[in-house]
Amino acid sequence: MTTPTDVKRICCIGAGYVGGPTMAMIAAKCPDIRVDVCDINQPRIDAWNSDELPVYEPGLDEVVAGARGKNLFFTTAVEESIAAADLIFVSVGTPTKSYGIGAGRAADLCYIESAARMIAENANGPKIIVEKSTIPVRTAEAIRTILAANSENGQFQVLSNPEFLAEGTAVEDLEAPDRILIGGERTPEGDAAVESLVRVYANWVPRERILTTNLWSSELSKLVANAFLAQRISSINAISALCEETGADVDEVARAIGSDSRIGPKFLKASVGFGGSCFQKDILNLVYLCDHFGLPEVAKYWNSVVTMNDWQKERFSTRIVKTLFNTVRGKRIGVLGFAFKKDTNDTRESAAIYVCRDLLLEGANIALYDPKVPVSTIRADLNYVGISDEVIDKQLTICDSAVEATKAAHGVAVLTEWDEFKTLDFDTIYDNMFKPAFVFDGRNILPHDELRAKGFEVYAIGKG
Ligand SMILES: NC(=O)C1=CN([C@@H]2O[C@H](COP(=O)(O)OP(=O)(O)OC[C@H]3O[C@@H](n4cnc5c(N)ncnc54)[C@H](O)[C@@H]3O)[C@@H](O)[C@H]2O)C=CC1
Ligand SMILES: O=C(O)[C@H]1O[C@H](OP(=O)(O)OP(=O)(O)OC[C@H]2O[C@@H](n3ccc(=O)[nH]c3=O)[C@H](O)[C@@H]2O)[C@H](O)[C@@H](O)[C@@H]1O
Repeated sequence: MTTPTDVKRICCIGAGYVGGPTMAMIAAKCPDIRVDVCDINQPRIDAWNSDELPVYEPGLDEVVAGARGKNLFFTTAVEESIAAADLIFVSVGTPTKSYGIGAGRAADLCYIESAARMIAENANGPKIIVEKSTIPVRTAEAIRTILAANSENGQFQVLSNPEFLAEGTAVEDLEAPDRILIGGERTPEGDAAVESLVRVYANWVPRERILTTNLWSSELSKLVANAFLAQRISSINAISALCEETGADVDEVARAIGSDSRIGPKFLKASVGFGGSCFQKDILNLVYLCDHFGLPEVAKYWNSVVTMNDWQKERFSTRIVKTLFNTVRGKRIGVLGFAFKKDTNDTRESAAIYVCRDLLLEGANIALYDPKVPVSTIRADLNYVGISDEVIDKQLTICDSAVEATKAAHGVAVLTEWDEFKTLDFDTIYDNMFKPAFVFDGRNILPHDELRAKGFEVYAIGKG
């Protein structure tokens, strides 16, 4: 192995949900390393430099406040930061491609490519480039080719270091990760680069939790981890439909099977469907790769996880319409929650978007409350799934509280598991609703027996 570099300066390209929190944690744990987090989006950088961070995560304000201005800097000066850094994280978005070859399945690598070109143009010495974004297996090869073709004497090592944090628990996950995964080229130079990055994490993560692999295993493991997690949710959601037909209770089934240590209790919570920016995108990417490598059976197998999720979302909106006597036209539905899970302001691929779309198309009037999601995001998300401004203006009301959203409603639907929904004033809600007062709990968080005793008609996922 050649000598590992002692990393002194880090640059991160992309100050999003991953780049911001991840770099803030590195800066907090490594006071001797200067970390520049860069983005081309000026308002986003301004927000990172303000008291109103662009990402809502419990505990993040404190981590940022502790390091910002000392060894943590948010900036749009990408070029200068690249030039000054020993190690560069690439943490830009890799959304599903919406055009051309692979549309709707393949990952769009245009931001990765532009980041690689920026690095090639501005690097003035040896650099370690770290893929933090989730990318298709063998992307490091493309990055290496772009770097080699666009720099004079660049000595680059490309590493894969996927991120496993979940939104809502990002700070906890970064503070005590189950593992850190680092893939590198199996050469003396590659090993030295891997060791340099291992030493950064070893400032707070026990060495036995830092796994090193070859590049391709690391790249692929990220897609596979998300596919396995999402598969568990689709599996329990599939069973939730069977529970509803048979009188079994999906939470009891989940507890019973999850007690088997070979299965384990996590990620078995039946829901209205998984959301978030990554599960669907990463599975579709995996499916595309399998097809590309001539494995249609494998592609079909993983695609069914997404198909089941789409069905679960659709099943929930259909249930609301059917229960409300086959029509919701002109009826007010109180929707509680729009984020894809609690403790985040992120709505990407949230099940709520699709349920609200279906209900609006059925003519319902939606009264919506979410504690963290801004009105502009809700409108943009609905526009994106084909709901016009005219329909939104006419049929959607954004409310300041859950109780307000349920006033004069024919039905109430819980779409995000925010803690505050568990302890609402259900007596007032009942009094204010049309009767029968229907509740559709898409997260199984409400006290169903108590609600039934008050007179509500309760539908819950996977409860017969
Ligand atoms: N959101 C999450 O919880 C997780 C996301 N990931 C992966 O991490 C990657 C990033 O995801 P997010 O942070 O959620 O995306 P994001 O969309 O929040 O942030 C990406 C940022 O990159 C910036 N950017 C794009 N091109 C740039 C360039 N050339 N120079 C400077 N900045 C540039 C964008 O302006 C944007 O602010 C994706 O590949 C995602 O799959 C992985 C684990 C968790
Ligand atoms: O690559 C990513 O982006 C990340 O994707 C997920 O994290 P995230 O999407 O932030 O949140 P999760 O807690 O995984 O929840 C995803 C969705 O599944 C739903 N879910 C989760 C668990 C469960 O048992 N049931 C269920 O319906 C959640 O409500 C949410 O809509 C993974 O958990 C992270 O490890 C990964 O880094």
